[in-house]
Amino acid sequence: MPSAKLTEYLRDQLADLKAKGLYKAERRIETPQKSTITVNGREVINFCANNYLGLANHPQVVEAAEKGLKEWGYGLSSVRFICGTQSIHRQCEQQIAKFFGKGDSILYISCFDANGGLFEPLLSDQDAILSDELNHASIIDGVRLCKAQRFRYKHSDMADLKAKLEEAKNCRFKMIFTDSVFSMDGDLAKLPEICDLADQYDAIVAIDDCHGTGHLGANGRGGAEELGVLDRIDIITGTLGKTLGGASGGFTAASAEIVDWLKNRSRPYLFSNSVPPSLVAAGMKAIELVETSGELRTKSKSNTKRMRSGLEAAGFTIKPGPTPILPVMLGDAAVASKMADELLTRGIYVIGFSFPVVPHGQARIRLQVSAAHTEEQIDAAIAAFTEVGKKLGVLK
Ligand SMILES: CC(C)(COP(=O)(O)OP(=O)(O)OC[C@H]1O[C@@H](n2cnc3c(N)ncnc32)[C@H](O)[C@@H]1OP(=O)(O)O)[C@@H](O)C(=O)NCCC(=O)NCCS
Ligand SMILES: Cc1ncc(COP(=O)(O)O)c(C=O)c1O
Ligand SMILES: CC(=O)[C@H](N)C(=O)O
Repeated sequence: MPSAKLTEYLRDQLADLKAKGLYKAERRIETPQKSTITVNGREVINFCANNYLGLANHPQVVEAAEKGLKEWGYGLSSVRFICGTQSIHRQCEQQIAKFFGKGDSILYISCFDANGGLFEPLLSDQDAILSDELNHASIIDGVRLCKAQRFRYKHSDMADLKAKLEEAKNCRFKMIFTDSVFSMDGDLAKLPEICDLADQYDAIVAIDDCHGTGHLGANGRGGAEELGVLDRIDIITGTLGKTLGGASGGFTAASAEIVDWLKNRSRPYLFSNSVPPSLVAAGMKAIELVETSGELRTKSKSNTKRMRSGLEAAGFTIKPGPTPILPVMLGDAAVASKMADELLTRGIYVIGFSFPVVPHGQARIRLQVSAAHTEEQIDAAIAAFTEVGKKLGVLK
């Protein structure tokens, strides 16, 4: 069989991943997603979902999905431009546009697709993309599909961005693209400084707000609102798969002309099925909920503060940042994975992250604090981390 050689090769590669502690084994959850879940028949506290406000499986979101399913059906069997656009798709796009104060928005099956389909339609080899080195994989892949000149600037290093803008100054269009919240580090992009540089060099500013939308900003409008620059951002990509209900669906919000062009040229939109109406209906309800979720945002902040100060007092190194993403730095992939396993036996569900999700040698456990966690659950996590940290020699 011709495939035998490939199978043999992959067997070796997989064994190598396992030997290096880089193999990603999937645990199975036996309940719906929430702050406590059942794994291996045991209830554990969940600290690794992007469920920042606890809206995944919120009764009103589930009800909206059921209603959407009944009213609009299960699926369209079509891409949007053939016969896959229902009124509900346009209503949702207009709601997202209004939420961010942009001209229009376009829905995708995922934000991975929104990012994958953003660059190539808008930019050509006469243009430049300036991309933070720690941008998400979907941004990197989108950039790789585009013929524009690439300038990768050092993470949040404004002097380097300025130098790269100087190099790119003769390009027709220059687009600075950054995660608003860096998902593995929990820090915010320096958006006010980025916008100032963009003004100076006549560049477009585009952000991926997947880890900001819903829980950051006074009204949940994300990382840009948190930093007071929402009106200075030209393009926002985001997801319905994290704070906004937790299922799936992605979007790009921008001027009406950019959105119209993407609807005509963005390949993951043109050549992929429309988002199922139940997800659209649930996403719309989730946006409605976040607009009035000030208390949940306050709870998210106080829970995050409690977790960070407890772990730091115990001696853990946590990357600085104001978001509910707390990266507990461990360095070695095998230690991160062993620590996550030990924590699971103590009722704390977390995952060790290693390459290629984070750079080599920077393995970590990323804790994601939710407004749905209780103070007792946070204290239980701090106690378990301290016990396991001592056992594994991470803490003295
Ligand atoms: C960057 C990554 C692909 C590593 O690959 P690598 O082979 O070590 O890196 P390279 O420097 O060779 O870059 C690979 C390609 O990605 C491009 N690239 C890498 N980083 C980039 C960035 N920040 N922005 C734009 N393009 C980037 C390079 O230009 C190169 O493109 P090419 O194949 O067309 O030449 C990998 O680390 C990755 O996927 N990182 C993102 C992980 C992530 O998203 N983590 C968060 C998950 S929540
Ligand atoms: C920063 C960032 N961008 C994009 C994505 C992809 O979003 P989606 O799950 O909607 O494809 C993710 C993770 O899911 C992410 O963390
Ligand atoms: C691994 C991912 O890309 C994911 N979006 C996450 O941040 O959880």
